[in-house]
Amino acid sequence: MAVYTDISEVELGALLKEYDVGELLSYKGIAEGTENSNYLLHTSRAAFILTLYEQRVERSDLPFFLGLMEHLAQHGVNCPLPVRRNDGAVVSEIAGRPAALITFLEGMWLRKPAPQHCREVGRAMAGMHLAARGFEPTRANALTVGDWRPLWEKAKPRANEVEEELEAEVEADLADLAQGWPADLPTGVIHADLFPDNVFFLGDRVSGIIDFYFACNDLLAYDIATCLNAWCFEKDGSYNLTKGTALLEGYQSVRPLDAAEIKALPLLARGSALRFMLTRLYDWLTVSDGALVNKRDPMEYVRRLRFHRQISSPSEYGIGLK
Ligand SMILES: Nc1ncnc2c1ncn2[C@@H]1O[C@H](COP(=O)(O)OP(=O)(O)O)[C@@H](O)[C@H]1O
Ligand SMILES: N[C@@H](CCOP(=O)(O)O)C(=O)O
Repeated sequence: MAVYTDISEVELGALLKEYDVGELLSYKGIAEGTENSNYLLHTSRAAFILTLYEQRVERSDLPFFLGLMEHLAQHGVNCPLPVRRNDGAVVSEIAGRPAALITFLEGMWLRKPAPQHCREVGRAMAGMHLAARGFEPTRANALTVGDWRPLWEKAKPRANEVEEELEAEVEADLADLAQGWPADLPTGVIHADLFPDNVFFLGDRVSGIIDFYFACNDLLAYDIATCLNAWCFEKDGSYNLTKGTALLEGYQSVRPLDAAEIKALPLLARGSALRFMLTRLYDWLTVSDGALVNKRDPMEYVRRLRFHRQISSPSEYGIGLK
């Protein structure tokens, strides 16, 4: 569930007086999501999402995330537009939490994406990368190569409870990635969590991208690597080359990759798999059931790591070297 903080009708009514959005007709908590509390609101004007930021989003990062959404929405990306208050601010406070009202996007996320959806998401991601050029604020990635070791040290003592020999496996990954991580690839603003649950579709078309709360400045190709992991593996852990090819073709139809980016893909995919494995492992081992985070299975990403370790060429992901 993802309603961690309850709000009353009285509190919400008072909050909405700070906005020019009409009268509150109804509201309900949304069960989906991981980190924040989300409410769906209907007013006499439209539908909105009210997000209450819980422990894992730094208040100081909100101007970056909300400013980015505003910039992208104004540059042709289908993403929520933060609604400004009557005093011009975008961040409010309710029930002791920072909060923002954002526009509601139509569409549904896909439980079983097919190759044509992977192509679409590749295209949408490249469009987002291009649209974010010109967004001036910056935010460093708080979960990149140098941050993995400290996270691992916290999870390591109990890692073998999840999988025998995991400790040794991850130590080898960390060493390889620290040594080989590319520094000179094209950078820009990336979404950094573009999983299927963050992309809405209407029919076969992307209707919206949500959840920009990991967005940051980093290697553009790292975002692609994250998508390959999140969209192109099957439930049994196998890589679907047709989906990977479609995703990479879709991306390149909007923003062609340069040779160095293509060459780096296997390492970036391995790094991205390690990043999600580590956050999942940490939560798996430390977060008690019923606490304020939805836990996800780290083993799904241990299996992806094993796949990436044995890759010898980017063509195995569905893209040829230039
Ligand atoms: N702008 C939006 N339009 C429609 N639904 C949304 C919007 N933002 C969030 N949601 C709904 O809320 C859920 C959780 O949102 P999300 O941002 O992914 O939360 P979290 O950051 O906690 O993972 C989504 O799966 C979706 O159902
Ligand atoms: N996508 C991450 C967890 C973050 O979840 P989200 O609901 O904020 O997208 C993972 O799968 O580990």
